[in-house]
This record gives sequence, structure tokens and C-alpha cells, in this order.
Amino acid sequence: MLTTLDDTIKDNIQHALEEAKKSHQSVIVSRIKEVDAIDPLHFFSSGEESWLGERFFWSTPTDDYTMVGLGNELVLENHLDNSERFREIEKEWKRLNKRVVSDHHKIIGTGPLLFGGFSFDPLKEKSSIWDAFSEAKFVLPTIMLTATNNKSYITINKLITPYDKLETCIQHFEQFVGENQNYHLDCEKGNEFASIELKTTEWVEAVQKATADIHKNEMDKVVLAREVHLEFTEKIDPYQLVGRLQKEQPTSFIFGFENGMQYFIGATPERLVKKKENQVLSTCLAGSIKRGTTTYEDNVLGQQLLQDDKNLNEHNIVVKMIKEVFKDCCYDVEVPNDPALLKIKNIQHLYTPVKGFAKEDQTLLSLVEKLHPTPALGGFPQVKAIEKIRELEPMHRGWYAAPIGWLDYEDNGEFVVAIRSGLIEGNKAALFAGCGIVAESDPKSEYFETRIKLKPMLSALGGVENE
Ligand SMILES: C=C(O[C@@H]1C=C(C(=O)O)C=C[C@H]1O)C(=O)O
Ligand SMILES: [Mg+2]
Repeated sequence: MLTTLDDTIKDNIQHALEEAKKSHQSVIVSRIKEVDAIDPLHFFSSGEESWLGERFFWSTPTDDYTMVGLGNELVLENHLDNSERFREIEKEWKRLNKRVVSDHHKIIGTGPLLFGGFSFDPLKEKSSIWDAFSEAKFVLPTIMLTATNNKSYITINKLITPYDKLETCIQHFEQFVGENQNYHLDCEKGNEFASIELKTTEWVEAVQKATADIHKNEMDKVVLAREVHLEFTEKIDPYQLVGRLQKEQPTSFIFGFENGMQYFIGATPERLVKKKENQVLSTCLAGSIKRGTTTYEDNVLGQQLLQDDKNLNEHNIVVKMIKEVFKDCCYDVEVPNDPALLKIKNIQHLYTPVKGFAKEDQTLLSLVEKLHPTPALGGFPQVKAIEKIRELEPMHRGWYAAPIGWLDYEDNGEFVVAIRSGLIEGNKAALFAGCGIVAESDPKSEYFETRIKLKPMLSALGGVENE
């Protein structure tokens, strides 16, 4: 993919090696090069042979970034509780020295960066399907494609340890020079499946119990989720799934994280926090209604949602919390007074963007830590709601509803909330969906709401549930 390996990179490798030996610490060397356009999906698929189980995919609705990583050059992972797990990742990432060689002006989203995520609640007892997922796991890809602003870039990363040999390090970069792009494309094939909804009765009872507790003033809101398991006749191909999600959910963030033989994949409309230099952006997304079958019906439903007290209550609890975090951590905070509608393929939501500029001592991961879980996924008050989820929810969330995303070495990056998602393994898929329970919640309509939220994954997997 690189045409030549110039002397600058060799000098940098040499210096990094000396630095690593002197400091007894590893140093990351990154080579960034602009390349002719490469289809990100083909790039993802091309990694199947050499890097199966070590790939990630990320694309944003505004198309400003698509990133595909192949190979785990470095893994930062921990099993720590709450705030410690965010801080440990940040500490380890900061400790590594980074040397970047680039043939162009530095572009955000290229160069050494981490991609990964966190579990929803480290204190919830583990269940088998999420066993291989830690409380925090981030990878530095060996090779990464970044497509942004109609340009494509390839980053090659190498972790240089004090024990490495110069020749081996140079070879690491040389192996990608002039490599042929040998992409294979499967045509879409049908894949039949059987589905089971797990513990539906328990879930409905949990909703009833939660509304009763809200009436007793134990809390204002709690989000309860449920799980559906699917079994297909053939193996599920993550490449096809990502491709379909991209096609069917162009207004969502598409994420895919391979963890050995499991893939955590989804199409979420919900940004948790984006940081570009000191500009910070978050999204309050809560309150939902279905899409109409005609423009007229769709508008009527949208207007109904904008005026519905139950949904406005669900939404305003989220706005209040995110606004408070922003007021603490940012200056020049801007929040519109009223929500707007966010219409995505299968559902419409109440939506309020929140903007600000991070104070000096705030980092992207410190903001993730303070925001997670917002009342859109947890509830309010936060601690009480999380305890209720542990007690009432008949499933283990794993990485569902938790932050997933990327951060670079200059603290730019973006995290979303991993909803409208599923955990795939072989021919099996576990899909998750939840909803905000408030005093006025009706279990039947909340159940219906979770069915709509399962649709993006169901449809991308090849079938939409009957209503
Ligand atoms: C919990 C989910 O979605 C959240 C709950 C919403 C609601 O109850 O109205 C809306 C958007 C999300 O913040 C999910 O999709 O699983
Ligand atoms: Mg709702």
C-alpha cells in the first residue's frame, strides 16, 4: 500500500528503538500515508485471513469519518471498577511515547489511536455470553484505513519495545509496501433463522415493578432492557452485516468490534461525547415513537411525540443531567430550550444537542466517565437506577448500552452509546433493546417500543419480525 519506505521512517524507527532501550518503555511509531480511495468495507473484508478476530469498523452518520482497523498491535485492557477503568486506560495511553511520520499535514482520525469500549456495569455479575469482554478494552490497530473528506489514509503502527531488533521493525513497515489489494466480495446470500425472546414475562413484570417504585418516589426514571436470541442456518458474516447496517441506517453510527470469535456490532443514533481539540458535543436522545407509513402519518406521530408529557419527561431527565455535567466541565455551554425530532429508519426520537468547550483539566475519557450512564441508558438518580437495573433486569448488558469509540494521542475522539446492537458468534446472535421507564409507562407500549428498537439489527441480519 505504501510505494516506498523512505529514510524518515527508518530514522524514526532507529530513534524510537534507542528511546525504548534508554527508558525501558515501549514507543509507538506510526506511518501515515494518503492513498487512492479504498472501499472501507472491502478493506475490512481483506483482513479476514490475517487478522480474523482483531478487526474494528466505525462510521459516522455525517460521513466525516470511516475507520477500519486490522490487527491488534497493542491491547489495553482492564477489569477495574467504575471510574478506575476509564482512568487506567487513559494513564496507560498517555504513558506510551508516540512518534508519527506522515507525508501530509496531520489529519484527525489518522495516526496512532485507540478503538474500543467499556462494559455497562462492572458490578453486575457476569454471564457466559459476555465472558470474553472485559470492563475496558482498547486496541491500537496494526494497520488502519481512515476515510474522511473524500480522502483515504493508511496508518501503520508498530509498538517498539526495548527488546526489538531494528531489522524486524523495518520489516514490519516493509511488509505493507506495494501490497496488492486482494479483496473478495461475497454476494448476499439468504440466511434463515429462528428467534426466541428471552424472559419476556419477567421483563414485563420488571417494568411494572419499576413503575411502582417510581410511584413510591424511589427514583424518577430507570431504563430496562431485554434480549432476543437468534439462531441461523449459516454462519453470520460480519462483513455483510456491517454493509447492510451502513446501507439501511445511513443516519446512525455503525460500529463493529471483533473480540476473538465474537463480534459486537450495532447502528446507534446516540452520540455520548465527541471531542475535537477543546470543542465538545453530546446528544440527549430519549423519548420515542414509531415512523408513519405515509408522510402525513409520520408528521402527525412526530408532533404527537413533541407534545407528549410522558416522553418529554423521559427526555428532560436526560437533558438536565448532561447539561449539569457540561456546566461543570465546560465553558460556553449551549443547549436548546426544546427538543427537536430525530427521525431514523424505524423510529423517531426526541433530540437535544449539547455543546461546549472543555476546561483545561478535562479529557475525553474523563467526560465519558462522568456521563456514563446518562439517564437515557441508566436512569435518575444514577446510583439508584443502576441498582434497580441490577436487581430487576432479566439479562446481562455486557457492552450493550455502554460507551464505544476511539481516541487519538491528542485527545480528539468520539464515543457513542452502544445500543441497537447485537453480539454475534458463529451462527448465533443476541440482540438487545431497552426503554426508559417513567411514572406514566405502560408495560405493553414499552414492550412494543423495544420491538421497534430491535428492527435495525433484525433487518440487517436478514429478516424483520412480524408485528
Ligand atoms: C435503550 C435504548 O434506547 C434508549 C431509550 C430511548 C427511549 O426509551 O425512548 C430512546 C433512545 C435511547 O436513549 C435502546 O435502543 O436499547
Ligand atoms: Mg422511551
